Amino acid sequence: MALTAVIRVPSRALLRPWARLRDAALGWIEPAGGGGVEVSAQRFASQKVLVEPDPAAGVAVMKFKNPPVNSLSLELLTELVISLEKLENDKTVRGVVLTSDCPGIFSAGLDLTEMCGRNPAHYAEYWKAVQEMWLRLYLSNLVLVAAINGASPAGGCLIALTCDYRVMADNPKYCIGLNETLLGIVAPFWFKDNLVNTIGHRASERALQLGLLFPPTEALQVGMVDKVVPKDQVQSTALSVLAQWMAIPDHARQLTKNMMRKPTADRLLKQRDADIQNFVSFISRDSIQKSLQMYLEKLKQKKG
Ligand SMILES: CCCCCCCCCCCCC/C=C/C(=O)SCCNC(=O)CCNC(=O)[C@H](O)C(C)(C)COP(=O)(O)OP(=O)(O)OC[C@H]1O[C@@H](n2cnc3c(N)ncnc32)[C@H](O)[C@@H]1OP(=O)(O)O
Repeated sequence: MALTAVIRVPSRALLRPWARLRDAALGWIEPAGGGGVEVSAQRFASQKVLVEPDPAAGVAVMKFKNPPVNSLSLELLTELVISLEKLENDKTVRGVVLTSDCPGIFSAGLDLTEMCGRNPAHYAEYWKAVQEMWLRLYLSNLVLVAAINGASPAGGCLIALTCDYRVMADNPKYCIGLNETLLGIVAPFWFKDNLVNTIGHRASERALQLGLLFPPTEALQVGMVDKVVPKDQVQSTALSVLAQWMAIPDHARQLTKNMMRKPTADRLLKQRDADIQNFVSFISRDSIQKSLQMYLEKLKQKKG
């Protein structure tokens, strides 16, 4: 539904796109004449995340739409968090399927252009948004099922790992994993914790050190995904799984999910600022910037 009302947001919120979108979504709206800056709410309508609700079934399908590869730009991350928050607050929705609108790609992971050649303030803002996305997804009260309909490296894999269940398309070209070491970078401890909680310590150690990207059948074997099905059945299978999980009373399932996940999330929550500082100083190193630039160049040359 298109929003057309004129709203007022505090002018300080216009300093950064992340703050601007978040403030609008959280309703930080001053009354008319409150000294804010007039903007149209239409600007906050989601462009990069499509949400298709099915109130009768109590579910929604959330599709990432950031062509060509669904890289997790600041804008996409912001919209994802806002869309999730809306769904969390919608009493008619109890479960969500996360999938992609880009053919053959679930998500290419964090947007390398957000981590290359920018200034420390930008890196800090970007990393805060990445943290926020992970915390919101990982601790969501909703049942989340990933319908992995394409390649899912690094940050793409992380999104899938936050879900309660993962269904992947049976195409050997689609790979999933935390491949950070291949880029000369290191998966942060909370990426690692999420992986360890999913596939265990030994398998994670091997996968992380080698930056392994698993094709679907291997991902199933190692426990990174729960089901592999033909591509045209990924979304319908995810919806069936969602219905099974939703047969459990919400309060019991939610308390159980929280009991399982809170200690892992708390590790980051206790040191969010330090984690941002670590990221900024790590990513700002000349050697890391060089590695990322070379990796991006390689991706571009692949075509030519
Ligand atoms: C002392 C220790 C301290 C530790 C402290 C730790 C701090 C933390 C450290 C940092 C942690 C960072 C964690 C990072 C997580 C990530 O997610 S990094 C991103 C990783 N992603 C990838 O490696 C995937 C790269 N992409 C691909 O492999 C392929 O693109 C694809 C997804 C398989 C799709 O292939 P194809 O369909 O053939 O498309 P392409 O032609 O390759 O790409 C199309 C255009 O898209 C651009 N692109 C691709 N991926 C990205 C990306 N991730 N970000 C930005 N842009 C991307 C690609 O360059 C092409 O661009 P054009 O040529 O301009 O069209």
